[in-house]
Amino acid sequence: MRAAYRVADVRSAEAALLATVPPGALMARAAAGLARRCGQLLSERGGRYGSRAVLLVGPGDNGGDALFAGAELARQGVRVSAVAVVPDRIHAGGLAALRSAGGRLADEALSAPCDLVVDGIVGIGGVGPLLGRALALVGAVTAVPASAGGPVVVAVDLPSGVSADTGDVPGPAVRADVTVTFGCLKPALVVGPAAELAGEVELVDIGLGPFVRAEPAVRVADDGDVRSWWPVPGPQSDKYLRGVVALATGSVTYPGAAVLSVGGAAAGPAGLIRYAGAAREQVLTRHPQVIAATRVADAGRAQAWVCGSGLGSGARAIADLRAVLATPVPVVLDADAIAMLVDGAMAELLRARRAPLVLTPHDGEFARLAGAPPGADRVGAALRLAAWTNAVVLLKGSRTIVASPDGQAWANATGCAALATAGAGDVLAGLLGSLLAAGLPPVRAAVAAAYAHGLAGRAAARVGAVTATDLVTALPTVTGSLTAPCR
Ligand SMILES: NC(=O)C1=CN([C@@H]2O[C@H](COP(=O)(O)OP(=O)(O)OC[C@H]3O[C@@H](n4cnc5c(N)ncnc54)[C@H](O)[C@@H]3O)[C@@H](O)[C@H]2O)[C@@H](O)CC1
Repeated sequence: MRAAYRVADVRSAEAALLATVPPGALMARAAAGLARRCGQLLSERGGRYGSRAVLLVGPGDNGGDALFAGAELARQGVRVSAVAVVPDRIHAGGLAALRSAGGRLADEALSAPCDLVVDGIVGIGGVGPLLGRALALVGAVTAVPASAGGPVVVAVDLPSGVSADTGDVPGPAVRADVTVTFGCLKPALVVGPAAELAGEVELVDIGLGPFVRAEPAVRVADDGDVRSWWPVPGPQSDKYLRGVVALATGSVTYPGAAVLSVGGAAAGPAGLIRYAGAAREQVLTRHPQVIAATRVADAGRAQAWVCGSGLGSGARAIADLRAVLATPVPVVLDADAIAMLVDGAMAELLRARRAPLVLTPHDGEFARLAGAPPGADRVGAALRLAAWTNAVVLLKGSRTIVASPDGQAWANATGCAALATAGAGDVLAGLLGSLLAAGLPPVRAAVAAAYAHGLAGRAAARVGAVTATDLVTALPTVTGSLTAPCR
């Protein structure tokens, strides 16, 4: 598990650490890590000696990091020039170090071709959209991407122009190929549109770890976490002990949603799948192992329910949703089931529920339920909805967020653009239901489902254009690999 911390918590930890080390030691550690990575990138692009680097140097310590790293690169034979965002406010020690190593202060950014741009405009001290010369410099950096022969762009701590705590990008911002961050991750490196601008993130250890006392703002699961959580059948398992998942999904209008959600469930760990709905025939044709009924009341017992994908909102859908909510087992509400919560008619049933509830909205469904779109702070918005509904909220997006009523937030790192395809959410809901039925607690089930679903998207995208059916095809290999013993 990786953890990202809010700026205020990073600052407190840094203050505590600073009291234990000589002045300048932290910046020296940060700059050494930054110079190491920049040097590697230059070596990969043809060598350090004689290559050209431009430092964009803001008025704070972020600029100081860039200058000290630039000094180290200059000592290795790189021709380094620095451009100050505010010429009369530049880190004096950093500038002296750069000059004594042979680097120079320049007036113009990128007046000649260069191999490396180091973005030290702002780091965790950035507030709001970039202003003044900082804004003009960002335009110059983003003109030619590294993939098109432009310089490789390395952001110091964070890409300039992003909101560190929320991952929002309120205006023009640097698009980095690599971000070298110090001490710990910040939310902007793992959530929201900012995470897409960070490129590859390298975390440099500056000794901060033991001084971070706060709870993480956002957690990110890795392969090891998901493997360790994924339910694995034992020698005593039978189909019931492995868990029974039931789905009330699809309709006469949208039978495909039923087929896809059952496909998602079939890739999960549950031992038996029940289906209740109007797409019974279609489900049985594609998934003959399913025990199918037409109504929830006739479906039989389950350890978890999935309700809503393609269900519609007529009288039959309302009755089925009521029946699902009345069960004493964990429930996933997706798509139309979320829409049916909006008018408050289900409020009584929701209040009476004791078993876990997981909501899986996309932004539109979130807006209808919460009264406003998630906005700039997606983690905060998901946490508020989770607290208000007393449900785990899985807010879909390129970095899907899972938020719990007790204030825990996770961001999924495996997502990809290929998942933005019709029916992908139905597959996810089915898989999530299967994990719940197998006994995984709801936060872990939601995090693990998003993780596997993202990997399936990536696997399918390697073959070609991705449909939700391709996700169903790709999932068993992914979930199989997650149940294999760790190497
Ligand atoms: N505090 C520490 O112990 C360490 C800090 N380090 C570095 O220090 C950085 C934080 O330094 P600072 O607190 O000095 O802050 P920054 O250097 O991130 O930025 C602060 C400066 O940027 C300007 N600024 C803020 N928002 C702006 C905007 N929207 N447009 C234009 N200018 C803007 C402000 O006027 C201020 O002078 C970290 O991100 C990291 O790079 C590292 O050296 C490691 C140790």
